[in-house]
Amino acid sequence: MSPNPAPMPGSTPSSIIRNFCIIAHIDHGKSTLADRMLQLTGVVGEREARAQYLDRMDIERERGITIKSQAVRMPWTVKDGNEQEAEPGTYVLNMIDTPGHVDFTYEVSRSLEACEAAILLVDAAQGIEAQTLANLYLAMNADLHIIPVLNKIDLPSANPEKYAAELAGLVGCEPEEVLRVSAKSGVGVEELLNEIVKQTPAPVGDADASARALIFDSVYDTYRGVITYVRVVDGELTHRDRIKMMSTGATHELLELGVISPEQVKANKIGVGEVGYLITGVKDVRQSRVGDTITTQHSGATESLGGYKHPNPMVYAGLYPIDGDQFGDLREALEKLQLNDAALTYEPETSGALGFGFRCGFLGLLHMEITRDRLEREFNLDLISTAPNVVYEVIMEDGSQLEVTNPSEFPEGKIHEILEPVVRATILSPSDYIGTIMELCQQKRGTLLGMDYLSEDRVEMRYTLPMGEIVFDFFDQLKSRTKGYASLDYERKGDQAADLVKVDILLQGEPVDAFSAIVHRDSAYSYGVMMVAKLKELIPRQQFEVPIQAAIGARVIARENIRAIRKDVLAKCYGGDISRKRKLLEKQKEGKKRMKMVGRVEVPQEAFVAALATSGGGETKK
Ligand SMILES: Nc1nc2c(ncn2[C@@H]2O[C@H](COP(=O)(O)OP(=O)(O)OP(=O)(O)O)[C@@H](O)[C@H]2O)c(=O)[nH]1
Repeated sequence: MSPNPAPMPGSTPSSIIRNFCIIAHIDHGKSTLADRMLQLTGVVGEREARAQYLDRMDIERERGITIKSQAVRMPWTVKDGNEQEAEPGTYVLNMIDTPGHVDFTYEVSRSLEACEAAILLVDAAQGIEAQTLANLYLAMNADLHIIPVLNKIDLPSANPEKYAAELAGLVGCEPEEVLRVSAKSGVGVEELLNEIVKQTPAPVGDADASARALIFDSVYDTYRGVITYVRVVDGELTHRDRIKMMSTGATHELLELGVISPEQVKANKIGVGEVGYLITGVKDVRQSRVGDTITTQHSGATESLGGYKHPNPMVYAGLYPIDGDQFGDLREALEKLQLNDAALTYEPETSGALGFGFRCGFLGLLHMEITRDRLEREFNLDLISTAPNVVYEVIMEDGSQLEVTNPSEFPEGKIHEILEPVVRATILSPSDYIGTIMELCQQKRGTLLGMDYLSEDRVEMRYTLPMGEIVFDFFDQLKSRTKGYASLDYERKGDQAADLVKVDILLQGEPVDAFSAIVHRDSAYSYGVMMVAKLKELIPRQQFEVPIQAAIGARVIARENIRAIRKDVLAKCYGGDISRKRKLLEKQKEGKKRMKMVGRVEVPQEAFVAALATSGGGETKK
């Protein structure tokens, strides 16, 4: 515990405030380090230190990933040391936790804006990974001071000498300046806290100017409504102020404000450089958007802090309840999730094969998976999702333009050009796998932009790739080709024209909408052949022959036949006893309920589920 009283929110001079974040590749130990700091600063006692304090949602804890950022205020007293260290005294450290995954890049960039320094944390047994670089570039763009740190030095497999050199080369310092810690055992963490005080610039802002605060996170709480996390840049925010959201002009009363340490601590005001939370009673995070600037309604600022971006979904998929009766529940669940997720969009759609469901928009595949997981887990729903697709811009010959988020909207008429979204991908891998990675990227229509050796045996490869190819099974393939060693990061980089077609799958001449896909003309044939073969396996024989076809418009590109049978379930128990016969008939009736009719063809629901489960939409976990 610190010997000096901690400075009060609202009256903390900005000269003793240090705002920092920790950036790292997934699993390099960011949450563990954050927990250790909470403990060492006395914010969380030994006993209540439950693992990963900052990852609040259960699902985050289970998956071990950080989705929502949080900020914690920690007092830290620098004791009398030698002159190498910071000035003795008590400081206020605000640690802002950032989400680590590519889907949440925008949230990361907003959290970074709220800081003056970033701890670049690297696993001493693994070295720099793709997200280390991606986050470092974001931090450098935000003009943050970088503090390079190696973690997990307690591991027998740690190689701090090698990776300190790598890290020093990357950030431009001497290898000796790279701090070494074990977040797990706590070794080196006190020194790190002192270094944070010493190296992080104090926030600069105009205390007398109109208030301006940056929203870097907002979360929905069932009891209290939306809790908005802000960093005050100029002026101050006071309890009962009327505040204004600068992007929309909406005004709200400040019902409560304060700081987090580690739970909410109410305050009367928060001032320049401080980080805290606000409650206005709004019920939907979309009214308090990350990246927006807050000012006061009266004599408020006229210029916002800039950088506000509306979150646009990049990946779409249909979500359908397996049991049609759950449609209403699914709608309710989506409504609830949206309260806490400004980036999630949905609208109802119907599919001949899957019934009633919703077309949902996500920031990326991980965002999609997490949403689906939460729907199933927190709301007890059983869902099928269609293969994810990206957003295409279609320009018709008559000059009209249309945005396609669903294969079923793909136009029939004369198309002049189709634009597909492109990403700039960074892949880091041991150099042994260069060949196989290049082959994969080529298959996925990638263009190599450049390649650099980070050390003797590790390379960084930069590609542009169509985003539509990445949302299929790119990540899975990359992992399996490199035995899990490669890491990937990507960011949206404009659009390009592409020769894309819609492939329909037909059962007895009837298109099955859930299986239509927009693919590159070169992969249309293989997609068609794969789906047709798969459905042949999955759909039981009927009393008539069923052709399964894949077609581009009217042109059939693949075909299989399911041969006819006369299905007589009683044939097997000829002469058998009547109760057994009845049981079989009952079972058949039960089965029928789960059948969907496509034209005259009965398709068991399971066949759709199985076909969709493997027709793309690769896993995005680590
Ligand atoms: N041996 C050792 N293990 C560590 C250390 N720090 C973290 N770990 C372990 O590394 C794993 C990942 O740590 P986390 O703190 O969850 O990693 P993270 O970077 O927060 O991961 P995300 O939240 O997914 O970005 C956990 O199993 C930790 O116990 C350390 O200093 N030494």
